[in-house]
Amino acid sequence: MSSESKETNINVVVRVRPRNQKEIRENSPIVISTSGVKGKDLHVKANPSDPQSKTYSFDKVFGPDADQQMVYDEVVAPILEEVLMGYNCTIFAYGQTGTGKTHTMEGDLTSCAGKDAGIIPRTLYRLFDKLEKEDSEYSVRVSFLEIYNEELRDLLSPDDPTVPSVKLKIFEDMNRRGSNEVQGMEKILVNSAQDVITILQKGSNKRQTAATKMNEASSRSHCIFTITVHIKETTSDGEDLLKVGKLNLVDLAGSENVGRSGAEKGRAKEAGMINQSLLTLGRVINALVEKGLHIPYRESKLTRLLQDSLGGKTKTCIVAAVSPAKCNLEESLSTLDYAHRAKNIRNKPEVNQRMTKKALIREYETQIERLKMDLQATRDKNGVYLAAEVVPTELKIT
Ligand SMILES: Nc1ncnc2c1ncn2[C@@H]1O[C@H](COP(=O)(O)OP(=O)(O)OP(=O)(O)O)[C@@H](O)[C@H]1O
Repeated sequence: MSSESKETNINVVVRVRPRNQKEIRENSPIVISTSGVKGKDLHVKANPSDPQSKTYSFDKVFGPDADQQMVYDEVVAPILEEVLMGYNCTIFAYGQTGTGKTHTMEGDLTSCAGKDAGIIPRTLYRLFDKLEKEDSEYSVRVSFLEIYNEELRDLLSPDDPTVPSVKLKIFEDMNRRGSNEVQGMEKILVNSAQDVITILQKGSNKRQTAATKMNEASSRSHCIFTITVHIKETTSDGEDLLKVGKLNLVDLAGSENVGRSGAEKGRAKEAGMINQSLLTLGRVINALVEKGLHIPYRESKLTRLLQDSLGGKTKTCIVAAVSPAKCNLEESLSTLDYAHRAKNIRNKPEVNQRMTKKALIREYETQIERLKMDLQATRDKNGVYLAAEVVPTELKIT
């Protein structure tokens, strides 16, 4: 049962944060202003004294006084409704380091709806609230993935050194052409928003710890938090069907590593830290906007994983974060240009086909087969590994 699919432009919103302490201390003047707390226009001046300003228009623009609740209500609440109708949706946070991507996506993770709670905790809170009010069976699964140096890392995998770590691989989702999945990644079944918050905090700490160990800022990695919802529906002839909706919340690496031309620049280049995923994301956006014949999705992990969000069947929104201060003007202009170009990408959102229970079981069986093959491969590589509880007593060495 596939709904009509209509082409729509992807949604692009901009959030301007307040000046931070450093910018205030350095007396860096405000050169980016908005028309009120929320609007559609953003005004940029090269110098605060200039009588002329350049105006950029977006689907929505939030000024420094916009709070987390407003961003959620205006941007995310309608997207959550789409997820519950059975769409796949993606929200990207894009921008220079320190402009508020993580603040917008995660914010304060200690409570679901506190003043500083960001998109992820608020979405979970609202999601469970809605599901509990609906009188239908449902399940919610979450995954949390990091891409660093083109390596995938599962931020929710158990930290048990006795369990061999599974190499994550990307494979094509057989149920949805042009959509890719990660093999071997934890998809944790969760029962409440608080459940997820606890899991998220662990994942977020894992990211921090690794970043400190490697002496790298988390600003060089991309994080994808995915919520998958299954809701049971019963047709008039009594058949049970499952409606599936998915929401990807993506906190991208700091955009300062890649220049307006899409080339690697500055520190990143000197350190040989090619952020392949960020570079490719820019190229994919350019190719889509220019309606190129070849879209280079396969050239990075990020674009492979989110292929369907860029020119595909997913509903996509980009939140571009910028600083209002003159000292960051060059980077802010680069972000605004990027976001402006991305406005021209057209997706063809399509509701996921309802699944019969039989089809879901078949999918799980395929997954089990794949996992068995993985386990076999690990055994072949590392020697025979048997968990204590499956070793028959007569084989136990005493
Ligand atoms: N709209 C805002 N209002 C108040 N404080 C903000 C806002 N946006 C960001 N901040 C604060 O600015 C600081 C930097 O923000 P944040 O860590 O979210 O940046 P980032 O873009 O994720 O950076 P990175 O790329 O390094 O991860 C944080 O202390 C955050 O709380």
